[in-house]
Amino acid sequence: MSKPAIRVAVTGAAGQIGYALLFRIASGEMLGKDQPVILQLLEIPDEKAQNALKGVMMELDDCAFPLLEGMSAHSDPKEAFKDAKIALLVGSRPRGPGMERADLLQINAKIFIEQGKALNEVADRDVKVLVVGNPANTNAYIAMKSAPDLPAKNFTAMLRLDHNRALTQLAQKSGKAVKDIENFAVWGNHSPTMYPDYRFATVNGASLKDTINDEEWNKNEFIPKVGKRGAAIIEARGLSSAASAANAAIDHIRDWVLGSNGQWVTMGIPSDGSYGIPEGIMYGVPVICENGEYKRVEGLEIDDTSRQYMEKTLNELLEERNGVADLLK
Ligand SMILES: NC(=O)C1=CN([C@@H]2O[C@H](COP(=O)(O)OP(=O)(O)OC[C@H]3O[C@@H](n4cnc5c(N)ncnc54)[C@H](O)[C@@H]3O)[C@@H](O)[C@H]2O)C=CC1
Ligand SMILES: O=C([O-])CC(=O)C(=O)O
Repeated sequence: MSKPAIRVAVTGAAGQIGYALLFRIASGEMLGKDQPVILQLLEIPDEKAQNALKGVMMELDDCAFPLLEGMSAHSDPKEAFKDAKIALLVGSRPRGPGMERADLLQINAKIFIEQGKALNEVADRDVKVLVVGNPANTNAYIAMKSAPDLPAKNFTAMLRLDHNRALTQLAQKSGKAVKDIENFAVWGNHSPTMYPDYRFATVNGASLKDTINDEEWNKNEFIPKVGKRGAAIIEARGLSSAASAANAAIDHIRDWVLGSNGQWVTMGIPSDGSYGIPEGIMYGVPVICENGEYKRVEGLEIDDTSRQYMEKTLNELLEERNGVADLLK
């Protein structure tokens, strides 16, 4: 007998990440090849966006995905999020010319307050929420704060793209395979201040740090390169990362739902106060996923240099939180 379908809500569904994401969800790459899905797609109430969304849905129809049991288009988050068990919040306002980060925060805060409230009202009580739209950590924090009846742990921000970007850099530098690298994570904000940390990583059981043995490279090449990778893609492509972002979203939810097989992965999750990160701040940390839950990797030693990196990215998150505090009162 086939499993009951899971309702998956996706916002910004007609955007470029949406276009790289929906087909993979419908083909079973996110929730499993035996798991039927119903897609509930949200776009802004604008004729062009709604028409584009219709076109994407026509293409989804044309794939005849056996696992796609239904789909619907919406402009009201309360309809799109109804009974959703998974919510991928991708849609947000990108930064325009001359726009300051603070302006972007304010505009997106309004979107994520409304969407948090809608999730609070109509989503499944166990909904797993992943915020992709930037600034992802603070948007996730805002949505979480706007949904007081849902468990805070259900809200997460995407740092998996940073994690995956870093893994490839590490594999290339060490001459090893991506699949053999374990116990790596990225700390903090999805922004250039993030701290990719391979002090604990192993490759085929040996220390990756010892294998690479190049602290100058770590400090002057690796950390800045991972932090600025999004900008480098924009520079090269003229558009921001879409396929790799969609891939990271699939990885994030798949591991959360189906487990990470004992492996560390990075998720932005509300802090419980460990590692000196104030409670509630949405901060990238290493987690292991099992039985549909993520568990923070505890007890890692933080040396002075790492502490400095972790404080820097934390301070940025605190500033972002302060920038939207008035709107959350
Ligand atoms: N966390 C991460 O690692 C990454 C995050 N991003 C972010 O993801 C977001 C989406 O990127 P793209 O798909 O490339 O952008 P896009 O501009 O191609 O698509 C965004 C879509 O969201 C829609 N949208 C805007 N406000 C909405 C709302 N309130 N409700 C529903 N839909 C809404 C727009 O109409 C548009 O179709 C951006 O904020 C981008 O910065 C991108 C790459 C990586
Ligand atoms: O940098 C951007 O605007 C898009 C993004 O978040 C990334 O590629 O990491």
